[in-house]
Amino acid sequence: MLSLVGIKKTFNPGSVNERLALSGVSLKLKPGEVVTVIGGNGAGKSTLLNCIAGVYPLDEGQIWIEGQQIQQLPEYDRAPFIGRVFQDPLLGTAASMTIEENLALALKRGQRRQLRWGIRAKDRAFFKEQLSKLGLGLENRLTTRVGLLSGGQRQALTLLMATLVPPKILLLDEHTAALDPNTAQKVLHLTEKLVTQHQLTTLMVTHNMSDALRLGNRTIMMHEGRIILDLQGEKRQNTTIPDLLAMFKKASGESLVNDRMLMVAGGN
Ligand SMILES: Nc1ncnc2c1ncn2[C@@H]1O[C@H](COP(=O)(O)OP(=O)(O)OP(=O)(O)O)[C@@H](O)[C@H]1O
Repeated sequence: MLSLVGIKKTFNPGSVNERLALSGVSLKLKPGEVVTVIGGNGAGKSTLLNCIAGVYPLDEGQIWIEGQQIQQLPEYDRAPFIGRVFQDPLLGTAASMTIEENLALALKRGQRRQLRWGIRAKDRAFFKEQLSKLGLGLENRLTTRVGLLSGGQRQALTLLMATLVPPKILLLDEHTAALDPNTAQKVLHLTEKLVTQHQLTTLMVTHNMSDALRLGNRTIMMHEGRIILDLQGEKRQNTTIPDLLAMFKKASGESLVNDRMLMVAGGN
């Protein structure tokens, strides 16, 4: 399904701001595989997702999706088969547009923009049905501007938009990190529901170690632009958070440091 071969990325090469972000990442995901991604600050997690989505060109390596090599495609040409949800609830939706207008845009993902587009009654009925599954009452607010929604409601809507036309790959980049714990759990629950319903091949970056082990069927750990641990199957099932921290230390020679992870340890 998704295959990454020797991906390398350095920002600002040759300058004082040179940053090695990915130093040869290879990874193969089977169809429907849900992989959680953890690692310390600056490990390269977001860059990995950004490179798959086409935000940054690669220095070296290949990206394959369903047998098609895509690393040469610009971001907009990858959009038809990649769904994304970011940490910031403001990024995935257009605040000045209504809920139904946002969903109509999501429904046209990957199609060439037309000068005129309207929302058909059939589409509206489909949006209502999909929104009602979120359990947030948004199905009765189709003409509400998205800017009036809470962060959690916006993130739920973004998830729905990212999966409305099921993508070949779903990329989630700490998509619950900016939400309060209660709302974060609701959005995570919704994520599981949508991923299972559409059997989506998913890469999910999280700072929450317990979510990383609980969700999906595989966990990879990154450090200094490399994958240093790849846990799946029975071994993953028997792994606890202290085990994970010990594995990280053994593989990297360092303790795992991530600002947001410390927040979780502090009881948030
Ligand atoms: N657009 C950019 N320009 C320059 N350097 C960048 C850029 N994006 C990321 N970097 C650098 O690349 C490295 C990897 O960053 P990245 O954001 O991928 O890490 P991360 O694992 O997502 O970290 P965090 O958990 O702190 O968000 C870091 O050294 C970072 O400073």
